[in-house]
This record gives sequence, structure tokens and C-alpha cells, in this order.
Amino acid sequence: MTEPDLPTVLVVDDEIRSQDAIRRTLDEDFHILCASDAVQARRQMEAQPVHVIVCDQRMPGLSGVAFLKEVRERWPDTVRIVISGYTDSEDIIAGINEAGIYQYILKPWVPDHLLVTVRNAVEARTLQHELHRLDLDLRAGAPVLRQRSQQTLARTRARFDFDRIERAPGSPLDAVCALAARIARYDLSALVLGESGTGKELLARALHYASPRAERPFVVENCAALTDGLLESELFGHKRGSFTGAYEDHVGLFQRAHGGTVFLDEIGETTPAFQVKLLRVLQEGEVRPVGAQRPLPVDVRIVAATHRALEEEVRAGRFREDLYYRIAGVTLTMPPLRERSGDIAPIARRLLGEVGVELGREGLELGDEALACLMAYPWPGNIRELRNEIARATALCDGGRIEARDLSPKVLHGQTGVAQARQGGLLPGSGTLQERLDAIEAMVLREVMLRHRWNKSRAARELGLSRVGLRAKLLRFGLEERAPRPGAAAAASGPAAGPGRVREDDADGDGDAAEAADPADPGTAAGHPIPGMLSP
Ligand SMILES: Nc1ncnc2c1ncn2[C@@H]1O[C@H](COP(=O)(O)OP(=O)(O)OP(=O)(O)O)[C@@H](O)[C@H]1O
Repeated sequence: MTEPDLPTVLVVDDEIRSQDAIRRTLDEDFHILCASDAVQARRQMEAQPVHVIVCDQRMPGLSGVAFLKEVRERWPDTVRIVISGYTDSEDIIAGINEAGIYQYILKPWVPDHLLVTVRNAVEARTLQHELHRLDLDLRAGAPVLRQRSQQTLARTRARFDFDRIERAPGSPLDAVCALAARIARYDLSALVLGESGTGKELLARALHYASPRAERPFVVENCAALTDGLLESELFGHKRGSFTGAYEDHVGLFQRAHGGTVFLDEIGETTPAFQVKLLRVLQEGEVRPVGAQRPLPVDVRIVAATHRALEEEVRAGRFREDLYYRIAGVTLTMPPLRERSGDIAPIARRLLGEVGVELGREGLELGDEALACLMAYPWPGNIRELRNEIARATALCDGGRIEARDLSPKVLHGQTGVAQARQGGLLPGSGTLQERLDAIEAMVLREVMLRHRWNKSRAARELGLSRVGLRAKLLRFGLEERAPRPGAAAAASGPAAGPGRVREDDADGDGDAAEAADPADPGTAAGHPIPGMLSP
């Protein structure tokens, strides 16, 4: 290796003897420059790149640590080492973070120790550069990576094409997909409205993969699933030690999605306090990880979704108007399946194919009578519920074709809502009107509380009640003391288990587990969900 190829180390010390001693220790492995004070050192650094600076703490003019602070600002790439006498160590420890010092070495220093420290410093710098280069390669697309990622991208794009959102010719979804496809290439935010299970996330993905951001990540966050603090840390990241349990730095989803799209599902469930923070991030284009000193620039497209009529939430003062206008650049509305029953046949066939592969029952057909039942049922849980039904029928089907007898009673007899709840023993079949209405009220309260994991503020907001009002109702129906431990999948029992009995094993509240349950099915529990009461 020729001299100029060696990493450059700048030694800053006003004592010429010390300078020489350091030079002799390092000059076999490094290209050494020397300076007697901060002024000379500055000049050296302005003239050429310096990999490592080894600086004495006691110098005329600026102290070592004070100069290294400046080095950190102006040449952050240079690894900083300080040498100090024992009596100066307190000053150094105080300044170690501000100057970003890699190592401090106490006098009298040992040559081998100094050599190893500087070697390690150079290695750390090289590694850091390597990481940076890889990151840039990934962003810019180094040739090989680019070629491979192009193939993967083409496959992913095809998988999430708007055409893969199954529908019948002339379906109302055509207009929704056409609008989404037209705006995909512009950096507009999009708000997807629609009941649960209508395909909002599927549409958001199609939008992302049809956009120029397709090569960058599409990340999803369900805003209803986390408390404000966790949501903030998930989306914006946090620094190690910023709160109890933050053992490591955590890169937030906004940073991970840099250049891509963030899909904020259930945005309507966020609290006003969180909405303020989100708005600031979107306005300023930068996130500040929890506990971090400085914000980081982020470039993401926001696609948000909610099952709520968000404009009404704004009018009612539950959702910030300024945030609404930020996220609702274009509004796309997914119609419920019951309003597009023509789509049921193609979607059911597609699902039959997918589920067949998953369950090892490929090639099943859908009988005419079974299809007629599927088309007559209103699907309150939309396509997610339809998928569960197809999976159940696939598992129960004896021959090569799904018949009406393979369907669950609710679909076979077209029962939903109150009729089904009564059949499942959830509603009394007799009693005064008030008693029956009470039973429904208790059932709704319990369902909403479960979905919000017993968070009263959120549940009250959804129900348009004050927290106190909600609490009074919970007490009245004996639901107040029964809040289960988070994650507990307890079967309902006790005084509230009558009218309000709802399965609790659907931990994420999206209705999956509930939709799969069926009293006539020997494989499921007796507690029967009420489709009309599932999370909308
Ligand atoms: N048109 C469609 N064709 C095929 N599958 C679909 C269609 N629409 C939705 N699905 C499937 O239905 C399921 C639910 O869709 P998705 O998660 O996109 O709905 P969502 O509206 O975002 O639900 P939620 O609000 O509960 O998050 C997914 O498995 C999705 O792949």
C-alpha cells in the first residue's frame, strides 16, 4: 500500500515530543499529519480528508473537546479520539456526547493500546461508510440489485394490479379503481372509505404499486390497535432509553417507508392528541423519533382508511379538520358487498381457488344453488366474511362441488342481525320492548368495548357518549367490573353474559374469529356472533 492509500490520522498536540511519540506509534499503518493547536488543525482539515483525529485535551486556545465539537459539526465523518491527563477526565466525560468522541485515552498512554484504538476507529468508519454505500445502492439501485428487484417488482405489481381486485363487468368498483389508477402517479394523499372487509387495503396497495413510488416500501399501520404512545413510537421511531423498555433505537415506519407509501388504517380511531402530532409530521415533512434531538426528513405518500364517515366526524369535532384536508387529497369509497352482489360470483370463485390451495382442496366448483345463497346473503363482514364462508364450505364439502348444504345456516337461510342473534340465544325471544332493547344495548356496548380493548375514551367517542355516560351504562349492565386483562380470551360468563354475550377470541377486533363461529357447526363454540354487530 502506498503512502497516500493509507488512512490519514491528524495528531493535534502542542508538545512536539508527544506529537513525535504518537507519530512513531502510528506511522507504519497510517499517513500522519501533525498540528500544534486548533488553528493549524483546522487548516490541515480544510486542505485534505482526515479519517481519524487524535487530539490532546490541553492545548493553547481551544481545549481538545471543544475543538472536537467543531470537528463533529464540520467533518462528521472524521472519527474523534482525545488524549487526556487524569485530572481532565471529568471535563472530557462531560463533553463526550456533544463532541461524539469515539474513545478517550488516559495519559500515560500505552503505544499498543493507542495503535489498536486507532485501527478500530478506522474500521468503524469503514463499516459506517459501507453501510451508507449499501443504503445508497439500495435506494439508487446498484446494477445487480436493481435487476433482481425489477423482476420482483414486476411480479408484485402484477399481483396487486387494479385488475386483480376481482369484480364483475360493470361493477361499481370499476369507477373506484379507474379513479385510483388516474391519481396513482400524482403525489396526492388518498382517503379510502368503506366498511370493514370491503378491500380498502387491497385498493391502497394497488394504488401504491401503480405509482412511481412502487420500488419503495408500502407499510401498513392499524391506528386502532395501539395506544397513542405506542403508535407514535411505531410510526416515528424512538431512541434508546427514551422511555422504560426502550432498550434499543427503533426505526419508525415513516422512516422505513421513505420514498414509499404509508397506509394508515382506521385513522378515524386516533385521538385528537395524536392527530396533532401526525399533522405536524405531514406539514413539515420530517419526523422526530421519541427522545431524539433532531427531526429527520421523510418523504412518504399517505393513504389513510376508515370505516367511519370522516366528514361527519369532523363536523362532530371528533376529527381535526386540518388533518382531514391533509389526508383526503382524493376520497375513494369502497361500496359494501351487498351493494354489488354481481361481484359475489367472481369474488367467490377467486376465493375458492385461493382457499383451495391453502387447504389442499384445489379444483372445487361452486354449485348453482350454493351460489344463489351466497348472492342472497347481505355479507355484513363483506369479503372477509365471504372468504371465511368459502373456507368453511371447502373444508366441509364431500364431493368436487360446493353445494348449498355445505354453507353455514346463516347463509343458507339468509339470516342476519336480530333473527340470527335470537337463534344463537343472544337476544331474548320474549319480554317487553324495553327488555329487548336493553338486551341489544348491552350487546352493542360489550362489542364496542371489546373492539376498543376496554378503552373507555375511544368507545365513548365511537358511541357519541361522554366517558361518564358510558361508565354509567357499563355499570347498569354489569359490564364495568368485567374488563378482561389485555389479551385474555375469556368466554363470557356471569351476569353480563346473557344478552351481551359475544365471543372474545377475536383479539384484533376485526371480526375474523367471530365470523367463523357457527352454532350449527360442531367445530365452533356455542357463543354466536351477530354479524350486524361486528366491527363495522
Ligand atoms: N375484490 C376483491 N377480490 C378478491 N379479494 C378481495 C377483494 N376485496 C377484498 N378482498 C380480500 O378480502 C380481505 C379483506 O380485504 P381488505 O383487508 O383489503 O379490507 P379492508 O376494507 O381493508 O378491511 P379492514 O377495514 O377490516 O382492514 C382480504 O383478504 C382481501 O384480499
